[in-house]
Amino acid sequence: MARVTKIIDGKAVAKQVNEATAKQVAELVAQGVQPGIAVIIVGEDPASQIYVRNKNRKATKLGMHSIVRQLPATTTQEELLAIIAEYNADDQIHGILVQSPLPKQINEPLITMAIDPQKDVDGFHPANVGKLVTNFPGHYPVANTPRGIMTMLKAYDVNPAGKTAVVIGRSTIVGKPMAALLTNANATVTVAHSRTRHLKAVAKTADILVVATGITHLISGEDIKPGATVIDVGMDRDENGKLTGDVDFDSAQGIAGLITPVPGGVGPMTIATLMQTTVELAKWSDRK
Ligand SMILES: Nc1nc2c(c(=O)[nH]1)N[C@@H](CN(C=O)c1ccc(C(=O)N[C@@H](CCC(=O)O)C(=O)O)cc1)CN2
Repeated sequence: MARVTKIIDGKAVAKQVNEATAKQVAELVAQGVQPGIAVIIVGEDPASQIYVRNKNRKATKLGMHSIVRQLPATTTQEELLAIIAEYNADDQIHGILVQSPLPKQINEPLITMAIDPQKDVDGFHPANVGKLVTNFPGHYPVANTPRGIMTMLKAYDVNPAGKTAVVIGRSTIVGKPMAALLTNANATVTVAHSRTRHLKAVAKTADILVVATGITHLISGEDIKPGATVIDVGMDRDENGKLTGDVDFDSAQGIAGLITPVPGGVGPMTIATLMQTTVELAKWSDRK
């Protein structure tokens, strides 16, 4: 009998996360603390403009203080550093995010390093990445896309413990923190990338397969282990300009056990988790 592939509804899980966040915001506001987020965007990249607008709308809707700082594409490293210093010192701001990608004249790692680790709502600062990788006890922010994926796995009763996980992609935003989170959750994790030999055979060993490469339909049904959970982080455009993923969703049907769609899978979770992290930073802040 053919397997029925269940679709992971990222929008529905994001809605639950947002409802919980709204309650926490209300509680904090009643205590005199309004969680605040500052999003800095450099340049006019159309996709980034949409993501930043959506972050601002969501933060405002959930009752947070939200600032968007739009800067010209010609902004210098020094100008951007000065703006980050401003928000580092602003007690109304608990989370600072610099939208990626940045123009070429900006040194992205230096910008990440300039954000106060306690306000690093993206979880990209080496101090926070180090804590994640060492599974350090206590509170610290973790990159929102992989953290959102862990929330989705839990919502669908997928426990990584003892499972074989393959993460394709080794970016700071997704691949590396994803591998750390899965390792911390006791999965056996392989990180594959563009130089991995026999990539598709490696993918087929996965009980949990996370694909974050930006290569349209890199993975198809024949590369998926029957019954596997497939998480598609891709946000690609097909030949007709339609949004699609790194996984060929149609050919995965009847093979994967669970799969995230694009759109409506990982994407909505990224923003919901960002809001969740902002509230946590406000709670943990010693400068309430
Ligand atoms: N500083 C950061 N920059 C970037 C991050 C990040 O986490 N921190 N992630 C991505 C972009 N991103 C958020 O910033 C993001 C991308 C996509 C979505 C989303 O909801 N996608 C929808 C589809 C949207 C569409 O139709 O185009 C979906 O998948 O359903 C949210 C956030 C890079 N930069």
